[in-house]
Amino acid sequence: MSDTPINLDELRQRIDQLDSDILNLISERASCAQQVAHVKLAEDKDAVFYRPEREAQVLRRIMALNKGPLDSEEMARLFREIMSACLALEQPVKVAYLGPEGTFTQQAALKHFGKAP
Ligand SMILES: C=C(O[C@@H]1C=C(C(=O)O)C=C[C@H]1O)C(=O)O
Repeated sequence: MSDTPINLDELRQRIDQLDSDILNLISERASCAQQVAHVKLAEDKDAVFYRPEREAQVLRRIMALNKGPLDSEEMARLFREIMSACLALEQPVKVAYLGPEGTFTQQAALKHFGKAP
């Protein structure tokens, strides 16, 4: 145990401040992704927005940078959702899967592409 007394209110204030920072940073990242979409369209009117090799690179980097306490798989899962939401801003994504809802193929698709609409 640490010698410093833990003050619940102070910790929650710190969490609120961090949440505000995370919110602003995710919004800034999303704006960047929108700009990426404009650049892609300016370069090619049939631009491909979904770039799996780039997403894999982003996730590998995040996992390498991660120092915990969340493990790298968990951190990658969070970033996959952020990228999924950013990609959805560039262009709505349609993902097909086999079978009714709840199948392993649907779970695999959600794990790979994230849950953004
Ligand atoms: C932002 C881009 O577009 C998409 C979104 C990505 C992201 O949010 O990091 C990465 C690759 C693309 O699927 C990009 O190509 O860099």
